[in-house]
Amino acid sequence: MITWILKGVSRCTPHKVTSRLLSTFHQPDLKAIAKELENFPGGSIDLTKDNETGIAVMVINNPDKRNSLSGKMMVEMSEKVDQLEQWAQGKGLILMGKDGSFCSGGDLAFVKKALHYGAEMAAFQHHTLTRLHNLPLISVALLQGHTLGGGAELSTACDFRVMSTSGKIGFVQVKMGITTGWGATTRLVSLLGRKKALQFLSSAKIMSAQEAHQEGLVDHILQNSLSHNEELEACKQWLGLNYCNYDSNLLQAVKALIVHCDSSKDTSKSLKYERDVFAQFWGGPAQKAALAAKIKHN
Ligand SMILES: CC[C@H](C(=O)O)C(=O)SCCNC(=O)CCNC(=O)[C@H](O)C(C)(C)COP(=O)(O)OP(=O)(O)OC[C@H]1O[C@@H](n2cnc3c(N)ncnc32)[C@H](O)[C@@H]1OP(=O)(O)O
Repeated sequence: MITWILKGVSRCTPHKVTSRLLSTFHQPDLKAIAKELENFPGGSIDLTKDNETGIAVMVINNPDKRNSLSGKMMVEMSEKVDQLEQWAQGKGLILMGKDGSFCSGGDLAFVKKALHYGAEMAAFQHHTLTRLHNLPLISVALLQGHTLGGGAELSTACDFRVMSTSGKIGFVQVKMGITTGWGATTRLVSLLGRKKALQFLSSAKIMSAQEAHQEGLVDHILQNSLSHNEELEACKQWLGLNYCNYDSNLLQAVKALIVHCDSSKDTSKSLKYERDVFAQFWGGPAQKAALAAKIKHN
């Protein structure tokens, strides 16, 4: 399938690809994009912060649609990241989905109505997820149930991934006729290297928790037969014990260390290129055919 994508690109003359690529290199007007995205309703992003433990929980809340992201939810996620950037007592963040599923990517009802809006949506998501990734706290994605497409991309914006034994994760974008739109190619190469990134992205393989852990994508598998809430508590314990177990008077020093670890690698150029490649495929014939096929990534 990845060959198809490459052929698709090579079919356009270099000039056409370059000029179209450059056309989306402009600085996006994020406020205007947010206004447009808010026209696509559904679901919510809910944030609770515990000043005692310094651990916040951000919930992707659209369970009837396997926590897929609507335009409105993309804006709410950005607003919650704003709040976390200002949270002085923050030590850690758990990103999870409602009712035992993480996230099944973009809300397909939104996707079908936003085929003209790929470059702008990608620019908005890159901005949010880069800020989430660079928060001065340790973030963990709690992967329960399905983590697919954009959902898998969200998980790579966190420092670590903790998965329930029955969870499944897959970067299924190429099966949908597109490349990654929320920055995962850049982050996977940085996280696991080019070979693993290419393997996950070109195969669109749906990995079990064991496989994802073996590949180094998942950092910890929760014990079996826990309820959804018990898995959240176990994840809080894992995060607290391993990364938030220090006195608050050390908080500023730890935050400075985290920020330095994040800034040591400038990924802005790669993200710009990723956004513009994505814009070449978004709304194209392959994506339209995949959407019409109503593919289930079980
Ligand atoms: C830039 C990111 C990129 C993009 O936005 O294009 C992507 O994220 S590409 C990937 C897009 N996501 C998908 O293609 C997922 C499609 N859904 C599935 O594969 C399955 O629903 C699955 C595996 C997530 C869950 O399967 P299961 O059998 O457990 O449940 P159902 O299929 O019955 O789903 C329950 C209910 O949820 C609706 N649903 C699931 N995923 C989405 C979604 N992404 N957008 C909108 N709605 C979704 C599904 O339609 C069912 O609703 P119902 O009203 O009962 O039909």
